[in-house]
Amino acid sequence: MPHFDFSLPAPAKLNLFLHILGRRPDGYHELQTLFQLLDFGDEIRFARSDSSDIRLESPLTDVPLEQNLVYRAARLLQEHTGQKKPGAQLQLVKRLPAGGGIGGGSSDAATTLLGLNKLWNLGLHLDTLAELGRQLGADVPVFVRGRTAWAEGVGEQLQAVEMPEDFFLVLTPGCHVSTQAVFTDPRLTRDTAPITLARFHEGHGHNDCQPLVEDLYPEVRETRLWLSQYAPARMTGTGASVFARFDSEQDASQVLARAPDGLRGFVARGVNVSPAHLSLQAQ
Ligand SMILES: C[C@@](CO)(OP(=O)(O)O)[C@H](O)COP(=O)(O)OP(=O)(O)OC[C@H]1O[C@@H](n2ccc(N)nc2=O)[C@H](O)[C@@H]1O
Ligand SMILES: Nc1ncnc2c1ncn2[C@@H]1O[C@H](COP(=O)(O)OP(=O)(O)O)[C@@H](O)[C@H]1O
Repeated sequence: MPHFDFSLPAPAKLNLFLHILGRRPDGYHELQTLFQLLDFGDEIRFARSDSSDIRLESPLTDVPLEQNLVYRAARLLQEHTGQKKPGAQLQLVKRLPAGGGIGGGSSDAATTLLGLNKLWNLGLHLDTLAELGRQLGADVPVFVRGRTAWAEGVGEQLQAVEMPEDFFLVLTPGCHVSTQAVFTDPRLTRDTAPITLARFHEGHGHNDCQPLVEDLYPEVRETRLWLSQYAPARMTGTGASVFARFDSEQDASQVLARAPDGLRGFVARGVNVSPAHLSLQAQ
């Protein structure tokens, strides 16, 4: 058991709404979304290494090392630093379902960039880390910047937004939704008109991916309809998770306790500042 120098959270996110405005020539989609950060997620432990290797202990046995976003983020940062190539020993503690639309892999990548920036004393600016993160995935920059945010472009144009720090119940049915498959499906709605933040606060907004994903995976619809008995429920990202907002942790936990067998779920508080950033500031 290696000794770790420090550990950092890799929080989940919800897309409180997700509108697809159009498709760019490179195949990526212009979108509008509100990324709500949560105070629950994975954790990454960091230790210095004498060799230049990146060693990763991960419970994701079906994700090869070279494809793990923690490893890819570490290698990208190592390449960015140029000549001197320090290594690291990393351990991923996984709590978020992979491919659940709650950004687990993307958040792991962002926390790796933030943590190695500290471990290696690189002093890189968040702008640089966010740009590196963008190369790993459209969702990575919001976790690097660490603020609940309104997002446009492919998700990289971010504007921090203060939201009430309510509780959310997140339920994940046992199906794996491929983000790429959703975005390449001809049935996806891609022409939603842009809205303003003010309109969102008035209650407007939906998830354009939800009808398609619910047709492809009936268990997503069943899960959302079950949760809708208790509070307005919506799918996050490209699925498969669905969520609802509650006034108290107790209300959310009581609904979770009644969830049908086979559903994974957790209750978390929506937060305006990422637990990863709070932890970095406190260290
Ligand atoms: C749409 C969102 C909303 O949060 O879905 P979730 O992944 O969270 O479910 C994300 O922005 C996804 O971000 P991320 O999962 O990092 O996407 P990437 O790895 O960059 O891209 C996966 C695939 O999704 C498509 N893609 C992704 C983002 C985007 N704005 N347009 C796209 O068309 C691309 O076809 C790409 O091949
Ligand atoms: N550290 C990681 N955690 C989760 N998934 C990872 C990781 N590294 C690579 N992946 C791959 O990325 C895919 C998407 O993961 P994730 O970001 O959790 O989903 P989503 O974008 O739907 O929230 C997974 O199916 C998995 O194959």
